[in-house]
Amino acid sequence: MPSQPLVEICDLNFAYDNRAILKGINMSFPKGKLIAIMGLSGCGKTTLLRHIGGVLKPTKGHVKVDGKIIHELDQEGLYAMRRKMGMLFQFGALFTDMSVFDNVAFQMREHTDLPEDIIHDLVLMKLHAVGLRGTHKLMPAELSGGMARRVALARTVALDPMLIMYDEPFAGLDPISLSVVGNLIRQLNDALGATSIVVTHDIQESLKIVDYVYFISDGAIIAEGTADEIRASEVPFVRQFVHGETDGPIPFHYPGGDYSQDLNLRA
Ligand SMILES: Nc1ncnc2c1ncn2[C@@H]1O[C@H](COP(=O)(O)OP(=O)(O)OP(=O)(O)O)[C@@H](O)[C@H]1O
Repeated sequence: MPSQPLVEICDLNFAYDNRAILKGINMSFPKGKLIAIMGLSGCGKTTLLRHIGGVLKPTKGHVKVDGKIIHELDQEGLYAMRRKMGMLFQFGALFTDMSVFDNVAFQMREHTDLPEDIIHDLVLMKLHAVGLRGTHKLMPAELSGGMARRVALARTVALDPMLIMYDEPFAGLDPISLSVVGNLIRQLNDALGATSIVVTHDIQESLKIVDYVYFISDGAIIAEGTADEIRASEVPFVRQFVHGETDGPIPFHYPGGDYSQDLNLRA
């Protein structure tokens, strides 16, 4: 990966109490790229994003964003850094008691001194970018799930972030919305000249749009590469993931006692 990294993760370790969640993660996110972090539920993906956002502090190692070690920033520095980050949380819930317009305007009003007429134009531009300018007067309850997710994308990029993080942006979407959202993630990244990280377990959609993929299992990187490299990977876990095989390193059967004995016990 040739260009200068915006985010560098160096020997990142993290534990909740004594339970190790991240175990020596090294990653590099070059400027302008779209990178996916994939793995099964509970492998530590969200925990990783929370370190980049400075919500959690590493047990060991560090995360550097734009040349600064995140956990060494003071409150003011962290606040300034977070203003340059956009985050789409899992399910990207909108404020239900605010119109689409006000949802997208929220961060602009909170974090800038921009006059209302400028905010008005910026909000419409962001909504236009996700194809939903016509919805600005609607309430979230009047949107389909796919439209709501697109409004959430517009809200995420409201302040033109240099780094955009998406936590499960495809969850719960129908196949068409999924593809629309995937393409928008790519387009928004490129139009803003941003760097984007997509945390997901939706491999097929991600492989269509990303530049690079990291695979995490049990808190460690087990494979990485371009979409083509991942598709061709011979790592058994990755193969099982990419080809949707029901059995492999991730067993179909939850560990149990001897089957015949279990049946006899019931008889
Ligand atoms: N506040 C917490 N206290 C203790 N353990 C936690 C806490 N938050 C998460 N964990 C545990 O840390 C592990 C990693 O969680 P994380 O949310 O990072 O996984 P994930 O890969 O993002 O999963 P998912 O795809 O389900 O969101 C899980 O086993 C989870 O149970």
